[in-house]
Amino acid sequence: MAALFIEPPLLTKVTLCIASTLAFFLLRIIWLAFTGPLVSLPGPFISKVTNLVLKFYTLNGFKMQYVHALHQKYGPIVRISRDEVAVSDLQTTKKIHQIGARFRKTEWYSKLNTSQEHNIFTLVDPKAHQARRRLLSHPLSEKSLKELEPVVVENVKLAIRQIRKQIYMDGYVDLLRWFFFLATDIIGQLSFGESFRMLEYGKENQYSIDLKKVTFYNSLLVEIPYIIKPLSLLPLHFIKDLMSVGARRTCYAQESLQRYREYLKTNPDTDKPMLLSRHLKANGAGTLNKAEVESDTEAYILGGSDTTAVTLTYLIWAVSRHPEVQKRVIEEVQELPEIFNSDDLKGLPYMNMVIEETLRLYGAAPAGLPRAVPAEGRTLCGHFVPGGYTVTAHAFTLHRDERIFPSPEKFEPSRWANPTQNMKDAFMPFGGGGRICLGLHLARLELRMTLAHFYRAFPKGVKMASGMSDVDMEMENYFLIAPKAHHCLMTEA
Ligand code: HEM
Repeated sequence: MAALFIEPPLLTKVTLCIASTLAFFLLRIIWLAFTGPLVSLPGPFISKVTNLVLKFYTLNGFKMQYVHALHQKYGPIVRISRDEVAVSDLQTTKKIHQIGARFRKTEWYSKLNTSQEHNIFTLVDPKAHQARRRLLSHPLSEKSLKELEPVVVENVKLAIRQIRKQIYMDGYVDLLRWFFFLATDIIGQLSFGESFRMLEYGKENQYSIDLKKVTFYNSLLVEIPYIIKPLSLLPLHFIKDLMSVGARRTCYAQESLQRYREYLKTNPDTDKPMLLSRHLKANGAGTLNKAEVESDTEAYILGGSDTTAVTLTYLIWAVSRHPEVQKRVIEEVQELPEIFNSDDLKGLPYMNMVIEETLRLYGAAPAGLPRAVPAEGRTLCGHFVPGGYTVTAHAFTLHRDERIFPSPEKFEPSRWANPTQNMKDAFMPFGGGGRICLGLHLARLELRMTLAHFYRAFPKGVKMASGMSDVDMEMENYFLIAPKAHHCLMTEA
């Protein structure tokens, strides 16, 4: 009788094992695809079963374009992964980003923090954020900008001199590089009390080299920590660098702020324009502690460098591609008095329309701003989404809604001559509600000032240098956008 039980050969055992594993995964896919509260949402089948496809696009710098394509196929609400929903319709976006909306930032932001304390950007708790924002707002308000204006003007003038010199010497200039120097020197000076002096020396320092890596490195750390963290145990240069960038930046902030504190001891009445001077001078109730100051200066540098540099670069490039627009801007800025200030620039109608149109199509942060649906859930675009799920509205898609912006892909500054209410409501290059960009007035000042000085220095305008093409300016997207060639080579027209 014992002979009746025949031991299956090894090959059969392996086959059985593979078949049962496959059956398990198949059942899991079926289970995931047909159950759960988001099951009825429009979207590709793959979003129901895995987050991996979204991660793939995120890590390759195409998340924004992927989501945009999904909206075009599936409509204003799309399930883009197991637990994330994207919306593109104006009313829903307003609902999420208006003041007092209870859609708080998701834990995704907390994971970006590399300092001891959370900063204004990474704070998720609404009460803690509100309190911090109250402490930080004043020096960046439109009213206080007058005090910062000399720093902006001085740096803009230096940048334009260097750009002219470079064109004279080499025949072309990389605008992205110089605008990065410009924006980073300005925000460095306003945050640390001393400039990085990249404009002056014409080269980067370790801090700015690190700064350029931050958005990509953050994507890796946030999207695939389970791969990056174990790899950090291996002696791989790239991973070591990735893991140490945050610490190096914090160390730089600590040292710079310490130098400023020393300087304050001998110059207690200094009127250097500084964004956090109140908190550096007094360390007591109603001010930020040392770690918070360090962390917020880092947020300022990160928030105020690439964002402004990229927007400025796209601005000049887009204008150069439209000779009639370039001609009108040049005519307008040529009429400014010899010495002009920010108030004069606010009064230039066409230049300001050009800025709005650039922010619509090429604002530096048009990707989704993830928010958590409030605990009791919400009906979004006619679909109930339970509390805790992530919902993102992409300015990239909203700014290209043809019902709001006819011929949306066209760079058409004059559409802003008489904007409709929907255009104003849909325009969110600086985010919205209680989390709207804290530096937006400073950013606008930098954009106006640079544009005015730039076109006064180049009265014939500029054009793309040979070897440069529009393809180089296609957008890559790691939270912020950047030209995929990582340069923008221009020359005098
Ligand atoms: C054209 C330039 C800029 C663009 C397009 C831009 C865009 C944005 C956007 C879209 C947000 C919202 C992010 C979110 O909700 O997740 C934001 C937040 C922020 N930005 Fe900007 N920004 C620019 C310049 C600046 C500058 C110059 C500073 C310098 C201080 C700055 C500092 C900040 C800070 C601190 C926050 C966080 C605000 C908060 O959560 O309360 N930004 N920015």
